[in-house]
Amino acid sequence: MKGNEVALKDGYEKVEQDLPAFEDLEGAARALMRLQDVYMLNVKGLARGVFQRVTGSAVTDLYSPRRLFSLTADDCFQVGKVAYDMGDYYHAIPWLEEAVSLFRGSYGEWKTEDEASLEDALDHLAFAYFQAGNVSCALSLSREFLLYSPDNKRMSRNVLKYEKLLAESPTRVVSEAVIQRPNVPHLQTRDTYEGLCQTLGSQPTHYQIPSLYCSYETNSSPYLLLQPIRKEVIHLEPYVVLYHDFVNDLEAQKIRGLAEPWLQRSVVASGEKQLPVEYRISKSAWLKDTVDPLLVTLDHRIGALTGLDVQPPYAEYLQVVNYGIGGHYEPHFDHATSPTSPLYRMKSGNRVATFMIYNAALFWWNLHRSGEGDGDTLHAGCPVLVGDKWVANKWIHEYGQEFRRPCSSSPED
Ligand SMILES: O=C(O)CCC(=O)C(=O)O
Ligand SMILES: [Fe+2]
Repeated sequence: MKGNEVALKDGYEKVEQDLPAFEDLEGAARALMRLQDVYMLNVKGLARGVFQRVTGSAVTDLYSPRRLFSLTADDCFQVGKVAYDMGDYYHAIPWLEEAVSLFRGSYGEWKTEDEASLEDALDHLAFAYFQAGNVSCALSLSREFLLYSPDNKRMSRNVLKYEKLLAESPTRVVSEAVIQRPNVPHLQTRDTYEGLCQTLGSQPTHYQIPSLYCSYETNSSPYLLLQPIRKEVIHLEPYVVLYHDFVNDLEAQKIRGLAEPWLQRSVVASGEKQLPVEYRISKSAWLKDTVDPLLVTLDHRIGALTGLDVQPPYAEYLQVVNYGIGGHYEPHFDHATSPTSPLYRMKSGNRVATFMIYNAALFWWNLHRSGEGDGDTLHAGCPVLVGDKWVANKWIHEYGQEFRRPCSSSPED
């Protein structure tokens, strides 16, 4: 190799691990398809950098960022190809359609960063349509492909095959097979979850229910006497309360700054292991109390408000979580639902309560007083559409709270 090639190779190897790899492209593609599904967005809008909701034939603008970043034909092709390679033609088709349409519009212009071409997009889209049962679309796209590459034998054979199929069964001409979105196990939960994500301010209006009240909470703690926290009871069974302005902007900024250098891909408990999974996409870091006095202050505040023991091992370190665009946490429980869960490694029992900070803080009991998990605590973090999102979790365990939250044998308590 010549000197400059060696230098180029060395330089590349130095930065290689910081460059996006296929996993990152795939993750970005999946994130876009997730936003498309959960918020019912159209691909044309997403490709232009705007969010438009499609309901039936109506298109409504949800949000337009101040600066538009559009995707190129090649970008759309790469997204479509990720779906295509998974056999997911439901998502592959609209993204490849967009790629074809953008490639057609710029035919003849050659961008050095493009990996794919109009022919590649037509080829994949034709096959995706064929797989989805739409032979007439597959045929016309294949014919279009042959205009550009008339010598392609495979495509000529496909055209003959599609023509034959259509001649045998002309009904296929109009057969617009409805392709189902790839199935996920709990469809009922999925529909409820997505419905909630789509509804801004979806909390019920409950000011007429006397048991759901607001107060200045001191919890008889000297710590809170001079500065009570505004508490709002949100729900009774399960018991959920909101503490307004639990942290101020400076504190929130500080927590983010402390966590930032330690952020890693989030994992979930799966059997006895901790694994990264598609249903939880975020980065997180654990912050010990010794990291900064602010963490000690937060523990005092949580302890004073909830009356619970939040010293290790009765509570976990603070988990700071950061979601980027498309990041999410699908419906889940915070408590262990299996006795082999790694959550029990702390030997302090299950996660009895969650204290989740996002400037305000939300508190709820995960377990009934019997120790049984409360199935009504199923909750989620909707995919992030714009900007990024931070939350911090303090999980409080069963042991150590025996006199603070007395147990009961009634399954309802
Ligand atoms: O991000 C959210 O809103 C929810 C986070 C959550 O449920 C969790 O981290 O366990
Ligand atoms: Fe959670």
